[in-house]
Amino acid sequence: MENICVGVRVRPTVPSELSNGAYWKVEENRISLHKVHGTPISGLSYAFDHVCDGSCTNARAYELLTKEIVHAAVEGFNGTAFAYGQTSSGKTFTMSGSETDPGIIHRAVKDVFAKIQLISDREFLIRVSYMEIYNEEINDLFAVENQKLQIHENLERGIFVAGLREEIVNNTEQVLKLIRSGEVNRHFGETNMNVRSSRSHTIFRMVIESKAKDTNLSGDYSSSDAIRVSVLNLVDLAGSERIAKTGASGVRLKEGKHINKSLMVLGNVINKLSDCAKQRGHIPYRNSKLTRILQPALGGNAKTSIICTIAPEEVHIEETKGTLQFASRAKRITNCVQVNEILTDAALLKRQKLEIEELRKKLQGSHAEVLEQVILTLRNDLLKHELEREKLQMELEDERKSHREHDKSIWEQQMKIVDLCDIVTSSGFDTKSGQGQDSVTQSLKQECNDSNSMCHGDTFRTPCFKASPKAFVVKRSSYLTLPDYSPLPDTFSKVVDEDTWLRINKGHIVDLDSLQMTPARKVQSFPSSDATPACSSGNYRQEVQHLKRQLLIATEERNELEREHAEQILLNHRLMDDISGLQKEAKLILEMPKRLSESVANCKDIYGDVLSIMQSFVFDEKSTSAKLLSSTSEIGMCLFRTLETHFSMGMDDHIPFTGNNSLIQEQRKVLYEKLNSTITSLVLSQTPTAENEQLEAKQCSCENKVAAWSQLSRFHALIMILFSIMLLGLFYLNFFSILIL
Ligand SMILES: Nc1ncnc2c1ncn2[C@@H]1O[C@H](COP(=O)(O)OP(=O)(O)OP(=O)(O)O)[C@@H](O)[C@H]1O
Repeated sequence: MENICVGVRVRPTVPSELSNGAYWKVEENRISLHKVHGTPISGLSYAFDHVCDGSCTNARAYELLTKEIVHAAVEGFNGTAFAYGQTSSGKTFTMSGSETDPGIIHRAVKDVFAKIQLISDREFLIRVSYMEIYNEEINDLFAVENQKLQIHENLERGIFVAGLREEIVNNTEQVLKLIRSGEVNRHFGETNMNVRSSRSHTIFRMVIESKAKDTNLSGDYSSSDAIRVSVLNLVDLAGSERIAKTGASGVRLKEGKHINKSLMVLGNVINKLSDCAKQRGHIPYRNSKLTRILQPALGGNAKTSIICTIAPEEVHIEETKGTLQFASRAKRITNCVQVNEILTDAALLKRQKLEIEELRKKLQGSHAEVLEQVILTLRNDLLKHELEREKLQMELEDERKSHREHDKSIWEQQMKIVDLCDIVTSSGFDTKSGQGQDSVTQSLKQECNDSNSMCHGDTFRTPCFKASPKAFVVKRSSYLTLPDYSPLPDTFSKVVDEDTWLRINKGHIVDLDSLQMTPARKVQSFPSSDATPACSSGNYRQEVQHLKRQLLIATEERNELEREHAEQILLNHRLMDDISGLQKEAKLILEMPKRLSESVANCKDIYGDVLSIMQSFVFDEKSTSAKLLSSTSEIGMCLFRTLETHFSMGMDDHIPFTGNNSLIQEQRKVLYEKLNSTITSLVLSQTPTAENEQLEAKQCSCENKVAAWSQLSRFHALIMILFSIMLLGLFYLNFFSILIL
């Protein structure tokens, strides 16, 4: 952002207008109203970028207020310099100057060409135009016929006056000549205040185009490929006037109204622009042609300089105050300035190529990113599944552990039952054999002593069964019914069921089936009341029943646990399958880039083969070559389409990749078949056709005929020679015979 440059230029005082009241005092960049005695009047002191007193020349005014903008315009920045002030304050004098002291326009033109001469690495094209806004109508000062021109705006040119003549110029003299011719068409009029008062606003415009002289050989885009276009506006405004002072009437009055109105709009625009951005609101550029044309210079993309001219006379104090207030407000306006570059077609092409390249890189990068993302996701999934599997394995282990504990407790229960049965049986025999309860108790005690029981303090401790391969098995395990076994032979003291047998023998199995074939005897019921003491036998039986019930429950629990165990194993297997599937997919994904590059290489090979075939056939026959060429390019296109499809499917679908591979294989197969058929057709086209054979036969027959004719002609020649010899012989014979005669 850049502030508008605002300067004040005080016209020399007209001698007849000297006053004794107040005067404007200029000190450096400040102007203030003072009383005659030199006392400053408070509130009427203004500071600007530059303040020029009456002694200031146009040369100095140009140096201070316009030169910088002109130089910037040559470098590609838009620039506008305009003179603003009341009528007869010296605007036209500042802009156009006099013979002895040329004005800003003259100096700017001269400076532009001088500056261009110094820039050796760029070539310039300068166009000039000159227009006036008279009674709110735009007229072309270079072409009188161009009147009432319209203002247009587009993206390419910005705001412009349609139909305005633009002259291409090469030097200062040419421009000054054109300006002089334009001045002739300008509207001036005499008023009470100015004998040659401008009745219109004039805008002299220079369009400066430049381009770097060096061509860029590297092929890369650079700013040197662009064309810079800048517009320099040098504006001489008509002065605001008070009708009472100017004494305008008729045409002058009308002109004065238009002038004042457009200057008022300019003042409004400046006021709005000088407000802070929040309060600014709508800027009424379109309310006058002047503000519309100067729009870029006012808060837009241009370096702007406003030269406010003032008449120092006391009679014009109010107008001067108004001008200075206008200048103060304009001082607050900021413009956004930048070099105007237009790209040529070549530069545009280069820039677009670079952009495409960048986009392509980004796209490839994104593809790789997508692939990486997929792989990462799959790896995460895999990890998650493995963690889950480990968790399940741990749970399974716990289950197994509890299962083993249950098994153990069941086994203990079984042991207890067996032990009890044993004791009961023993007690029955003991009763029969005359031993009483004491013997049973003793036997139990003995068992307890022998046992390595885990149930401490329990009367019925689990007996410790040691592995005894000689033990007698009488019944397969069945806990639901009463043991059905043969009476024990005297030689065996222990009876166990099959399961207990297996456990105590650590899995060693004798031929149980053969043992089962031991002839069973009828079950002998044990006399309970008479043979055995009622109390002890009854208790034992109750205990046995109780234990059996417990055993039943434990068995059910065990079955339940076994089922759960089986389910867990099944689940585990499924999980293992899932994991192995995921691992396979991950492996495939990891192999994918390699496969893709292989596919590309294969396709390139095929394309190379096709090309070599084409080259081998290219010298044979033109038509054949053309056919092959078309087939080859078709195949090539198919191959690349396949590749494209492959890539797009690979990238869009992500998974399954295996499907895409098979698709490529199929497409490749089709292409191979197509290639084979093309080659076959080409080979066939080389083999002699029936037509060719006929032609060859005809050729042979012709050749035979020619040979026959040549033989015949040789025979005729021989006959002719013989005939000639005969005739000669006859002639000589006659000749000699005549001589003889
Ligand atoms: N700085 C100056 N030095 C000498 N003469 C000046 C200066 N400024 C203005 N004048 C003279 O004052 C008179 C009026 O000046 P000029 O025509 O430039 O005023 P203006 O502001 O353009 O008026 P208008 O708005 O009516 O066109 C002219 O005769 C001009 O020569």
